[in-house]
Amino acid sequence: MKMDIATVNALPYEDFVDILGNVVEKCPIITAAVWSGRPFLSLAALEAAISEFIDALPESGKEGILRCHPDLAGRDLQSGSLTRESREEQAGSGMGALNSGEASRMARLNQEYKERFGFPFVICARMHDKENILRELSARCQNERAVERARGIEEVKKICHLRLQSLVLTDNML
Ligand SMILES: NC(=O)N[C@H]1NC(=O)NC1=O
Repeated sequence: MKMDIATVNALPYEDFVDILGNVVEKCPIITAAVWSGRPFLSLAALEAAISEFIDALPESGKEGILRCHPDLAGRDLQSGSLTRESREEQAGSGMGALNSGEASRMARLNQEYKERFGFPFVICARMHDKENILRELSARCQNERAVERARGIEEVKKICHLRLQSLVLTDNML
């Protein structure tokens, strides 16, 4: 059941982090930090607080967020150790159903990307299908590091937007 923003605002930090701690993949510290900004007037205000926290990090912190993301169709998917959110997102975009050619292309390009940039390729899987993801991965391997750091963070925010929407009603209050 989705909560309204008043319910979110009333949560003690333990529950706030339990429920919303993975809106940025494996980065509950972000959720825990923005709890201080309650009460949020709307879901959009909560999302903005998360976004501002991320933007205020040094570049190393932004890269750290990217490094907390599992590869698409990578070893965590193979071993069944993805977070629930990531598993659903990857399944929805066909990452669990690649043919052998697509799987080896994905593995090779993910590796190339990581070697070039030192962080993984991140894209909002819910907004793409597998052909699209492979095309983007291949194209983005050609970018500069700073461009990719910023692109990856944009994608983190899109993923966060959709995860928040699945947990919190969008109505305003107060
Ligand atoms: N690497 C990467 O993009 N991972 C992710 N993307 C997404 O939508 N969910 C993820 O876990």
